[in-house]
Amino acid sequence: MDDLTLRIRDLNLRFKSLFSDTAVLHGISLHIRRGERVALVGESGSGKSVTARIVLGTLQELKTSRISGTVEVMGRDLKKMTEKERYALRGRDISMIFQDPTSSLNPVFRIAELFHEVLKRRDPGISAAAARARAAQMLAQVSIHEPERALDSYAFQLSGGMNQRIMIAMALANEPALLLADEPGTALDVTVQAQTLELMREMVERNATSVLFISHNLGVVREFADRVYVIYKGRIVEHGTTEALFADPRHPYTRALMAAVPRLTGGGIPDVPEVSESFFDPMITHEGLREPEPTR
Ligand SMILES: Nc1ncnc2c1ncn2[C@@H]1O[C@H](COP(=O)(O)OP(=O)(O)OP(=O)(O)O)[C@@H](O)[C@H]1O
Repeated sequence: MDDLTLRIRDLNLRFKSLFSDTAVLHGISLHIRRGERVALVGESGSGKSVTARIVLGTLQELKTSRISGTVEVMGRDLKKMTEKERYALRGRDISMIFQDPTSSLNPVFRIAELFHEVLKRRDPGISAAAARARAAQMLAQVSIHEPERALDSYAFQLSGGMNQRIMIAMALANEPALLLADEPGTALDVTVQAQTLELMREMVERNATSVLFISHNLGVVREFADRVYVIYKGRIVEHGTTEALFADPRHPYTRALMAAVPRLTGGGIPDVPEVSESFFDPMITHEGLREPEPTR
């Protein structure tokens, strides 16, 4: 099972404060092999982003979070790592792309300086000049034709589409094993979003990067992912290859989600109807796709 980039087993999450105790994830299990693009799809509030934040190792630092279960990144159990070790993993072996590129890029620094900080995560001694050269090379790969001009700019001086390309280039600059992509481009118009996804696909294929792709939009997922996990109220309700899932969606929630695929002409995301709690068990797994057994 060495080719597993990510394995999550029986992940549970609660947020507990003096006044409330809310269960958010209920026994999530999923895996991603090297070079696989795997989607976690579900509506707003289903628990996609918190799952990504646990993999990124940031939710562990929150005082109100209670996490149980196992998350292994390239065979390393996050729970057994120190906060410092998890920090080191982030930006070097795992990176993340967010929905809104412009607000995610720090406005106080020029793009070249942001790249320098990112590249230091893998090579702490890298000079500004070497970082700039690597950044220019990455920007050329995402089809930015005047990389030098972009490097001297601040994010707010550039378009949303341009910033999205920069964010992809930055997220992949250290050749991470795992990329977490949280609805990349949803803040942009649909044409730019489609270009962004195509670009991201080319980039991850080049280095056999594993991707956890988070989305509420099954239409986008169909274009991008090899496999899909459908999440509903913190539970995985169906799992299959993209092909199998689209050919034969079995869970009522998956069907409802398919019926609600946003139209390309805009008009927002239609509501997904509630499905009965009795549909939760058992999870539907399409043939031959059991979660891998623990090796130890
Ligand atoms: N820090 C927090 N404290 C308390 N509850 C939280 C916290 N962060 C998230 N939640 C709750 O956890 C649930 C899952 O949230 P999450 O952001 O993962 O949903 P999501 O599926 O990613 O939705 P979206 O598509 O809107 O981002 C929500 O009910 C949310 O309110």
